[in-house]
Amino acid sequence: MDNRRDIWRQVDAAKERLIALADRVWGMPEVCYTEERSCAEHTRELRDQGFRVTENVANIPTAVMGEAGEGGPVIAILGEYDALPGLSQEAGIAEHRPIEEGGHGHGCGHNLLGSAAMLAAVGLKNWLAEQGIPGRVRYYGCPAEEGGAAKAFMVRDGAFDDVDVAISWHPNSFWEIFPPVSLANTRADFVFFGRTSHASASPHLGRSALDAVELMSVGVNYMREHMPSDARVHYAVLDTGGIAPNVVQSHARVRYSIRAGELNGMRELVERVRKIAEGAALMTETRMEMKIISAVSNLLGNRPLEETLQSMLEELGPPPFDEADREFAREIRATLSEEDRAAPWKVIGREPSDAPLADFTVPLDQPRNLMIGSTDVGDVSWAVPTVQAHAPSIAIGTPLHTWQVVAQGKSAHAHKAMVHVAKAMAGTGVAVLTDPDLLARVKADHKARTTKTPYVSPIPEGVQPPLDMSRG
Ligand SMILES: Nc1ccc(C(=O)N[C@@H](CCC(=O)O)C(=O)O)cc1
Repeated sequence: MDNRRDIWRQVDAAKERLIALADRVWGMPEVCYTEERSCAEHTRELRDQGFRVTENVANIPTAVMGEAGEGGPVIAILGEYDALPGLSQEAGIAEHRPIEEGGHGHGCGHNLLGSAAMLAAVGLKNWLAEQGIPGRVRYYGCPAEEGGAAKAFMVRDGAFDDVDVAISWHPNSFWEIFPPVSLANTRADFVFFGRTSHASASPHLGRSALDAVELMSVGVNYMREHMPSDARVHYAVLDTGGIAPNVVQSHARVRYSIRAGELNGMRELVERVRKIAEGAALMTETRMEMKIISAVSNLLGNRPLEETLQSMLEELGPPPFDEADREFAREIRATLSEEDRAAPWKVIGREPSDAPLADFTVPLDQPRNLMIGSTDVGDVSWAVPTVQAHAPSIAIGTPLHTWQVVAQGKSAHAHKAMVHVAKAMAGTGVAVLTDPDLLARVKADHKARTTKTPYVSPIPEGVQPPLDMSRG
């Protein structure tokens, strides 16, 4: 029995519908927790494909789960479908042309992420049915990756309690394992309350909440020198207190993102930022309220799973791009800076080439100079053994969160990357389902990493999914 060829055939057999799903979701970009239409599309597809569907996972209206198969180990394939604000862009062209000024766009490729994950799940479901062996596959449609930490809330709610292995991927420049390194991240709002007054006639009676936001920023900037070098702190002012300079601002709100290499370091940093906010309130005689919006953990690796996924990547090789794909990718690259084009090569420590699309497989133990963000897959990786791939749905060097990602989101090369990575994910699922020894090693690896530091949710008790976070 050649398991790999069988599962890859199943993925190919299902690809057209899932490519169509990716394109539909591209056309309805919805940001954190507002993904009603995208989630409805995923839910309908799960039903049409014959999955048993659970909606409203963890009381999140835009989270969905579909399961197939009976008994055996449970393989979870994680998908996403949230878009980003301000990145509206037409598809298939290499110039910046928004469809809707200020509109949303799939600037992180999650239209592909979700559909490829479901394609892998469909392939596994049909493979299980064909083989008639025990085993279950689940597709998790996870909203709000871009700051909403939906997976961390889903983990807290027990959605992954009986899962054996979780598999996912993310669009990127190269064909490789997603290096299991990311920053723990807490998003918190600091709201200041002051007192309005005539800023000229009675300034002494006013207490400015906006001043407090500014002083907090100064304090945080002084803290920067004295925090670990991998930590990150950034902010967005959500409420400046009004548009009139002659009215002392009685209210102001700033949202901070506070990141560190692991949870304890992050918690310490959150505490320090809170003290700075209190200091700013003290200085300005305003009142401060702190509200945690969401939080995610850093990623945990799993060596046996990474080796298994890597063997799939190597056997498949990079996606079968053709000259037309490369031509469009070259046009996109012409809109990028030299530095952008070189960036992914810097990460893997190699000399930049002119290749417009990935044409090799990055070795598993490639030394990397990582530039690190955060992801809510981190929490899943603490709860259950998790592995992710990077697949090249974008021209080499395309930075994420740009119009260039949106422009490539329905292209032939993106579709090829999507189908290819679905094969790698589904193949990894088959390996786990058919090799009890592998599953035992995967579990032992996870246990070894979590015994000394067991998982504690980074979300403080009582904090609920910030379903209204996109409404400002
Ligand atoms: N493969 C990727 C995974 C996540 C991201 C990303 O941009 N994540 C957001 C989400 C942050 C979060 O979940 O806390 C970030 O880092 O700001 C980018 C590439």
